[in-house]
Amino acid sequence: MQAPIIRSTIDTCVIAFGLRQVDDAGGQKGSEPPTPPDDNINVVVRVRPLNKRENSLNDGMTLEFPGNGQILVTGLNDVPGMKGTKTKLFSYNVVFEPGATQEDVLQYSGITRLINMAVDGFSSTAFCYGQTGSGKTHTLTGPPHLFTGKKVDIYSEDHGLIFKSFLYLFKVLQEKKECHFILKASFLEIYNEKVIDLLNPGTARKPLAVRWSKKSQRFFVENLFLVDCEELDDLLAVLEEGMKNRAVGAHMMNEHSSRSHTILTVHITSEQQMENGVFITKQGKINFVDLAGSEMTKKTHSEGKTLEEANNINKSLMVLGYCIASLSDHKKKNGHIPYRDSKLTKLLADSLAGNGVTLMIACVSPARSNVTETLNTLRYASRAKRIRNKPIVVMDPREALIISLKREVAALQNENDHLRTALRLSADAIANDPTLNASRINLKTPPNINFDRIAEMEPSELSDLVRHYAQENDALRKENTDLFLQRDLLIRDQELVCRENERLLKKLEDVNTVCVRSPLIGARPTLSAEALNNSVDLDGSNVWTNPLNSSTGSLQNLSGPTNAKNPTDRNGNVENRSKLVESFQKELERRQISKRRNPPKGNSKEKGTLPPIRPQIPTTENIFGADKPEDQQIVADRRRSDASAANAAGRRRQFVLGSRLPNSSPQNVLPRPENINDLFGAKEEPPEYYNDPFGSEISLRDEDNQDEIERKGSAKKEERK
Ligand SMILES: Nc1ncnc2c1ncn2[C@@H]1O[C@H](COP(=O)(O)OP(=O)(O)OP(=O)(O)O)[C@@H](O)[C@H]1O
Repeated sequence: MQAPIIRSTIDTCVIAFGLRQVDDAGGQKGSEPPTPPDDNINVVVRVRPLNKRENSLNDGMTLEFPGNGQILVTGLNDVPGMKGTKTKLFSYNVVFEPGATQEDVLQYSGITRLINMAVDGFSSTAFCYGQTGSGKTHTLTGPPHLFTGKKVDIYSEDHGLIFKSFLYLFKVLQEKKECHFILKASFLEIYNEKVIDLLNPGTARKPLAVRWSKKSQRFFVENLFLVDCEELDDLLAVLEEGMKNRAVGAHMMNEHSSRSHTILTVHITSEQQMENGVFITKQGKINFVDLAGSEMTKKTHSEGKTLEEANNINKSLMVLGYCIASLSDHKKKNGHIPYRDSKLTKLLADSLAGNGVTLMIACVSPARSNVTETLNTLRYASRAKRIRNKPIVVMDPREALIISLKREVAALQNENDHLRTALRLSADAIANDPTLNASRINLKTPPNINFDRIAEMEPSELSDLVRHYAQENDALRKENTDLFLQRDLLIRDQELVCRENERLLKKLEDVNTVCVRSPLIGARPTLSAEALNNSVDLDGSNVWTNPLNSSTGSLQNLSGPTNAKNPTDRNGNVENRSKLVESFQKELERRQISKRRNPPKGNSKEKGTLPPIRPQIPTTENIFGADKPEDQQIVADRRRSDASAANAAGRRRQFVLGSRLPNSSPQNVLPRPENINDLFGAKEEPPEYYNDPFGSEISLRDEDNQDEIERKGSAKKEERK
């Protein structure tokens, strides 16, 4: 059942990379295509095949491989704390199944990316983690027999990741012809919490001190041998020498068990000449870490020296576990991480949560008898996957400063040139401009730097150099500010000119309008005049129409055809308005009378309510509210008095309430009643009086109509009687 799933995984690999043929026979080689690089720790899992002992004991497989970087742990019933859980699924970047070769691991684990990054100046780390006998050393360096003989067989397919990475590294270096590389390597082991130099162990295996470097902000091993490696052979010699010197022991689970953690580091210094002649030096490195395996001392039957080793191994791995757990927890990440609790975590601190890129290869046994340890390793790996690093290129701080200053100078120069072009200032103009020259007075080009000499330069010489660049920077910044100021001034001037332009245009328009109106000058339409014409409401659509009477509601209907272009009327409807107001006043008059006759009943609030504008369809008599003879008398009197009042006022005011009431029903067409003056159509002069809603007459202007008032007064008195 399993084989087809695994084969399909291999197919995916082959299609994606086209690197190898499908292995129909074995089938168990599968791996997933590498995921695109990100800042997380890249975690892959390698499952070794069942070994001879496990096969002889008929120890079955506890792992299944559903594909897509997933791994399924079965048979969990025997695991403490997992009762009731049958299976557990984990997913990683890549899962190497038991059939995967050493070459597969090189190709698909992402180690090649780490090497490329190390060449580019990053700090990278690949470490193997897992229980004892799970295949960590095999993955990193290959089977033990490779280094036990007199001569290492360099053509062996079994070589591990370190050997294959060296080959790949030299290939990359050869391709980068524009750079000059210096390689140095160190190899150490941490045995029983002591750091031993595997390239110079000495007969006494004297331990080295681990110290904190303020400069590089990381731990380092004091007096560690750094071997120059000009050739690939030199690197291979380092690996061989270290493998021979490392502490190895035998126990029940592994005949060649590593009793220490080992760290092989290749330091890569690259020098590259840039276009502007500046040399850039980057310092990258790659660490290969082979951790000793965690072991249950009961299972390994450890005692004496092996037991002490096992305890130390387990202790340092436990601290590593704490660090990984804290780093993967977002809440704890910024808190205390116990790096200092073991030599191993001190030296791995930078790889786990620093500025490097890290690859974790979790090695597991597929045997059912190891299910607890396998589960623990997979859990660790899952946690490590959540850790995020911030990779940075390591450079000499002095060079970095000079380079950044140079870059800033170049950027400022560019910006200034651009500004000058934008301002259209010629070189002559700049030379003649005292303000610009003043800002350039301090501009002195710093002397050329010989980067080869930087290491030998005196501190005073270096500080002079930095000062020069800083000065140039300051001067350029000042010039930059001046240019910006000038640009702002020009923009402001331009704005003023624009505004003046607009003002003049408007003036021209006004003149044009006047010209159009003048009878002496032929009419010439202007844009604004057209706009004005368009705004004239010829069809009365701007006039509010009472919807109750919409059939007769247009102003046009009320007043008949009007000449909208009448020069005395801006809106072309004075006549309309006078008629409108007249009808409005008639309506008010009618209500006044009817109200007097039938005063509103009910509470005061009701009294204050205006009667509806739309009247009842009136008869000739009740238009005036005078259907009784006595009322008709009153109306007749009122008519007379109104007429004489209008005459007495000399028709100075057009609208006097009560004059000329029509015999037909009023047109309920009203202008939009925005204010009282608009309502009466006389903005300049208010009407003389109007009837307030409560029936009292209020005089507004009557100094020249005293008689009229008196007459009204007496008429009122009569009315009351
Ligand atoms: N993928 C593999 N293919 C074939 N053999 C393997 C594989 N992985 C491990 N082995 C074999 O299993 C044995 C134990 O492997 P190895 O020594 O690498 O384990 P280890 O995890 O390094 O153990 P320790 O922590 O005790 O050092 C070795 O003989 C090794 O050759």
